[in-house]
Amino acid sequence: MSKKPHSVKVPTKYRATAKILKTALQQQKSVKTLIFAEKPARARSLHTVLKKFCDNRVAVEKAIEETGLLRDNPSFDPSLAKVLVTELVYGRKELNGESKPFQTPVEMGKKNKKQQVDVVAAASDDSPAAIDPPVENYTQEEDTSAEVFLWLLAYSVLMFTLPFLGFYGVRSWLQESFPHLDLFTVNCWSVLTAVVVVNLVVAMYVLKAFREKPPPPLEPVQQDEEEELEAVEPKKDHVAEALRYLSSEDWRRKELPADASYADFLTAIKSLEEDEFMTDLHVEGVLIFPAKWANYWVSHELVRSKRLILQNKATSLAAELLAPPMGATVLDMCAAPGMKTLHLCNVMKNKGCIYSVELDHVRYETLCEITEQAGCEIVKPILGDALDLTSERFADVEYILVDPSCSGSGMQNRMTVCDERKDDNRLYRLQGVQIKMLSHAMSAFPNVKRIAYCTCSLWKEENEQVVQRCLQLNPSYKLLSCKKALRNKWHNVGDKDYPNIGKNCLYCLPDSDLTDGIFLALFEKLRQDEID
Ligand SMILES: C[S@@+](CC[C@H](N)C(=O)[O-])C[C@H]1O[C@@H](n2cnc3c(N)ncnc32)[C@H](O)[C@@H]1O
Repeated sequence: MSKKPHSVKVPTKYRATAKILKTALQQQKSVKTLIFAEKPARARSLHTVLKKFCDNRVAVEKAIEETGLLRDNPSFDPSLAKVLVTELVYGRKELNGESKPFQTPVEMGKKNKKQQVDVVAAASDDSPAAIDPPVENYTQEEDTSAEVFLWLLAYSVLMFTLPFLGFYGVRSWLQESFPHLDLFTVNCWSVLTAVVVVNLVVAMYVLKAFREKPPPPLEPVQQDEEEELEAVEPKKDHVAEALRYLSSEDWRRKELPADASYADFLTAIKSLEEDEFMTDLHVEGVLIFPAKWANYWVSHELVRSKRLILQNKATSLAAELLAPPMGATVLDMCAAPGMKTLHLCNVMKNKGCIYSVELDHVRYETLCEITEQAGCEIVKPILGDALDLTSERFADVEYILVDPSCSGSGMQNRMTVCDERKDDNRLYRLQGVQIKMLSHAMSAFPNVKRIAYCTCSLWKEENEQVVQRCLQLNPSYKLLSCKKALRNKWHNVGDKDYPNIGKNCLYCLPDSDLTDGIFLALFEKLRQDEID
């Protein structure tokens, strides 16, 4: 026997979300604090709907009231109703299931479809707390009809003017080409041709414009979220905006005294409470969260929409050390997927030019997508081999980032780090390519000022040895001290067995720096008097 619809249970996810909402509303507790008490995997799914409810609370409650959802179904749990209506209007926009609580708002929604949209729109106007988008985001019907009207207007204007012009054009052409035709025939042909051709052209343009028009955003965009945590906008106050957003989500900022050492900073990170975050000691705009929230941020809407960029702190040090000023011309020789390009763009406040080169076709597509989504206007992606770039085409390059393919032995997500079995043959091959790449950067472009070289490897073969060889091959460059560039607030440098090299290079080590394992070296072109 099949189950009666009302005996089918609502999925756990919605029941758990409704329970949190109920507690938050009854006990006046912060939704976020309650979510923190949940396991991270569950917290993520709870957060999405609850966040949408918090953002659109007035509209959701008004929709429930005006559709009579609770009045007509007195046994309906009000918190569950809020959660389900939020999902239906602002979330997945569907509730697939046979349980009664699912069916009820869906049926109500069908009955009141137009009304529901109006209610949402009206509510977003008068709520000072809600940071809803303009009404147009929801009222797609109005939006479309206004556009149709404008297009028709343009169409009518064109239909009156173009045939006249077309008529005279075609008539003079006919008269010149077929002088034996009488005036009546010429006029008839001219009218017909002009009207048909103009009709066709205008209709094609109108169709094309409609086809190309992107669908309006379905998700509300909050004002507070428009800046990224790691913003690529040239605005000065992007970090302040991000901090305001985090505060609205009940995150607490842990601050350090101005004279805090690097050791103090690391100790503070290790003792971060679960709802605390910190600003980074070295890189402006980088915010640090407890590792347990990694999965939470990965699926966060701000991260998915690239308004907030998630990256390991070590990754952002390369652009920070290279430090191209606003307006500079930069070459990122091995760019995909584009994380360092994004940070370069951030350092340059989206002003200047970044040539981002990638050899692999698929990875190049990712690079284009990521940089476009993040709003990096100054990036010029190039599909090709960086070793083929010539001084003629790239004479204007002043700063270069070289982040070539490497063994990846420093990546945290590997089960082993340096006790990974060493594959000498592979390292030898990689070293050859790395030396070629860095040497090309040092020799092919006449106006280069600084070059940053980095790998996510902890093997000397890919690091100190590459630096040593390239300095021998290119004596017009010197190494700068990475540690000094970080105001000496750093611990791990390169191997001292490489004189004048090790101490100037920098390692980020997972155990002591709490980052991925990364190697960095910074080169500067010698001035003429230094060469002499
Ligand atoms: C370590 S990854 C770069 C990561 C990137 N910088 C980032 O931060 O997202 C190295 C990249 O260099 C690309 N690559 C390797 N050889 C190349 C070449 N000769 N020219 C251009 N790109 C190359 C690889 O396909 C790979 O995507």
